[in-house]
Amino acid sequence: MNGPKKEIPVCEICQQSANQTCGGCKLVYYCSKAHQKLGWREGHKFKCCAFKVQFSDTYGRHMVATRDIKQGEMILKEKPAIIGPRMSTAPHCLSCGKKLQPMKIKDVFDFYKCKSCNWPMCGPECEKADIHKSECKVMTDRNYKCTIKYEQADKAEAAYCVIAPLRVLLMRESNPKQYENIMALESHLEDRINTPLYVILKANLVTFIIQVLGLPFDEATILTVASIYDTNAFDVRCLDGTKRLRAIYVTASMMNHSCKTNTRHIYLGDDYNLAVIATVPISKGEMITATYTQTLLGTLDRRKLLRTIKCFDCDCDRCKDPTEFGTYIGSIYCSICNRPFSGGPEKRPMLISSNPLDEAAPWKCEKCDHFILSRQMFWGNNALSQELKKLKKDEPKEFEEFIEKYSQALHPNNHLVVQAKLALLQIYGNQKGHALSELSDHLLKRKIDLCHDLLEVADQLEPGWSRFRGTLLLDLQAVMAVQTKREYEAEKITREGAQDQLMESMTLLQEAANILRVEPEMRPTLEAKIQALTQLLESTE
Ligand SMILES: C[S@@+](CC[C@H](N)C(=O)[O-])C[C@H]1O[C@@H](n2cnc3c(N)ncnc32)[C@H](O)[C@@H]1O
Repeated sequence: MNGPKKEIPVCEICQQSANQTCGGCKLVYYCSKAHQKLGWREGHKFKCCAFKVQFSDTYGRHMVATRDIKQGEMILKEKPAIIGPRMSTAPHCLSCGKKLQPMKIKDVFDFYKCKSCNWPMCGPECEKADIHKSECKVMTDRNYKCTIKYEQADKAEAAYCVIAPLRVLLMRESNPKQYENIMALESHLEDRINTPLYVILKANLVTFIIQVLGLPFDEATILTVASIYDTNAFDVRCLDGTKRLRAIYVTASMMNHSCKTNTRHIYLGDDYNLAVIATVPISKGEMITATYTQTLLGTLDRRKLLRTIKCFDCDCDRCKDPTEFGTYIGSIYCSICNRPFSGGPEKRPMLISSNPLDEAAPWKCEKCDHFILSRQMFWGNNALSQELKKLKKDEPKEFEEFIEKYSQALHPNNHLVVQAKLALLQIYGNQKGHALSELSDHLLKRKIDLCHDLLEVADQLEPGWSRFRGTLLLDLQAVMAVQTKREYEAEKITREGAQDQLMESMTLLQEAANILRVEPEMRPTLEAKIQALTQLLESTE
């Protein structure tokens, strides 16, 4: 199987291979009981388990820090209680989760199929994996054969909606304790039951479990499981984009949402262990949060998404602030005040929501009496999002033109402009034909400006050691180093000047490495980048 490998744990005390974890935090390993006791006495008792779960009427159960937590500290590491494909997805292997490619079988393209239940899989090894055994058996016992076949690339198959709930239901027999843990999570079934999706699930999933498979579950239990999955599942992806799954982590499910979160999470190894890492220092008593939505959306879109997918109305500090911490990421310029306006973009009055916690509230100018209805904001956002989606991902000109075209309406931090800038960063310096060495001096500068613009947004909305900041710093140091090299070779700067600039790149790279090295897959890239920059520095000595 490709992809990240299992971590090899070592004992905290002797650094030899270890297979016992601390029973409290499950974060540190020991080779023996004796070393576990020693570790406890030597100070682990002060570091163990940084959180507890509390309850409040407003937030339900939520995680709170029991001591001060340092930036970058791993707060929790947890195995998935259940992992499965997304509800509707292009075919992915039911065992390893990898996206499947068709192959030519007797002159037709189709996927490899499990010989017993006919679900698309990677091959014989995945077909026999433990994770697929029980579901395969119940389907085979009832002579059920999956009917998915290759028709066109990336065709989403709704049939996948049965797999994750079936896996949970089968745990009632195979792992009753874990089944109870999952069933104790919040479901919000009452909010979802009449939605179009659940009407379909009632017809498909419930029929499949009760009638096709003949399993002894009632409709309410089956739909509750589906709803628990929707409320609590994490979207699991691997870095190279070949795997995409949804998993429930029982303890991590206790993290409530914030639109300016204080953690990030990563997935470790083939087992998809979840690690939650503090992106900023967290004080004792503070809520430990995750973000359930994209931070780079405006309040109108974020709150709508949270209501739809997680059934609650967010009232965090960011949602309450009509300027979203001064970023104006959801705002547009006032069309009355800005006709024509002589000041720079930062001085132009903006339209901001008159009550961000009410999606129907009008959007008013910060300066004049002009206002527009919130549905006009929704329509505008929607129309421009559609336009942005249609742009070719390898055509920087299209994104540059989009930014230019709407520069009179959209603030440079507006989320649509931010999306366009992110797309440009993916192209400049990364895509074929746009490698850093191939970029003109002008485009190198453009890339540097884009990094700075987005770092400013990151500082406000994903502060601290977020992945967003880490990858932006990685991009920025690389482009700055190439620019310095060019300037030095063209004798535009002195040796000392070049060294100062390269040291600045090194500082950025070291911060990026501090943020990203927790991800095992990033380590070789980071080491290679540090080595390359060190060599460049030495070559200017
Ligand atoms: C993954 S669960 C988190 C644990 C949950 N609070 C519980 O008691 O089981 C997600 C649910 O928690 C609640 N929740 C999470 N973040 C919230 C927030 N910032 N404000 C209000 N409710 C929130 C919502 O009901 C949401 O659907």
